[in-house]
Amino acid sequence: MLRSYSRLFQRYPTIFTLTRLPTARLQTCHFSISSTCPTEGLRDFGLPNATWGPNLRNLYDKFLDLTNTGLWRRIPSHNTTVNHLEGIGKRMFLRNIDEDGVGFEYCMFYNKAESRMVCLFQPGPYLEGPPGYAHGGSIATIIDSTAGAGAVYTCGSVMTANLNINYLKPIPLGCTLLVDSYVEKIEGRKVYSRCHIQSHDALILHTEAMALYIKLG
Ligand SMILES: CCCCCCCCCCCCCCCC(=O)SCCNC(=O)CCNC(=O)[C@H](O)C(C)(C)COP(=O)(O)OP(=O)(O)OC[C@H]1O[C@@H](n2cnc3c(N)ncnc32)[C@H](O)[C@@H]1OP(=O)(O)O
Repeated sequence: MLRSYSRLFQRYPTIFTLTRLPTARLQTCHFSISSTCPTEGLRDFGLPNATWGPNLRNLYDKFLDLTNTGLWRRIPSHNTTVNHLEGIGKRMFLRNIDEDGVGFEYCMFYNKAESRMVCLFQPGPYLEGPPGYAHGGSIATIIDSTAGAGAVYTCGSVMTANLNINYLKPIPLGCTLLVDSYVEKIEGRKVYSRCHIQSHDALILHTEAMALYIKLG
């Protein structure tokens, strides 16, 4: 075990560096929107695939229609960022399983006027926590990623400082969910976002959350 950590350390020394990174070092494409990010040629995972159920497909079509109003835009989703294109095999956490449909199956849409990011999410079988239901950590991940992306699209580079979640009703694997977030207020560098997860038909409120992001730079 020790030997494998040592090999990992040689390969990825920064993972094991516990000292605090200077803020400037964090201002990378990971958490910012930049037209200089070379995403050409990368697969867009936010597009429908054969594992999408009818409810996810219907919600997707509904939001895609909304993009025609000019108020909403679809957010492309890749499994890597510009910083990850250096050939050492890093992956975006939510896109780290090659098989479609078994992990985080999702796409996002952003409404600038409302500082609102929604994520259409179908949790796959590899996200299991309690038998048949999504693990709470996977729910936290999709919340942070949705509200975090909303904060980034609204304010630029941010990092998550605090995330509070109320898990109200368990989330069955394979269902379709609407993860809905918006930036509630901005105070200096502090960006407060709210997020909730509801069933695709809005009948069940599964989760409520509040997140604090800190603007970098
Ligand atoms: C084509 C390319 C695509 C691009 C793609 C775009 C999409 C991209 C989507 C990304 C979506 C990412 C979603 C995942 C996002 C993570 O997973 S981030 C990873 C998890 N978070 C971390 O690791 C953060 C660790 N913490 C830190 O690095 C530092 O504590 C922070 C958060 C940067 C803040 O440090 P700092 O800059 O030194 O700020 P500091 O002066 O301490 O605090 C600033 C203010 O915030 C307050 N504050 C700080 N922390 C806290 C706290 N925990 N609670 C309350 N108040 C706090 C302070 O009191 C202070 O308040 P004021 O005095 O101004 O009133």
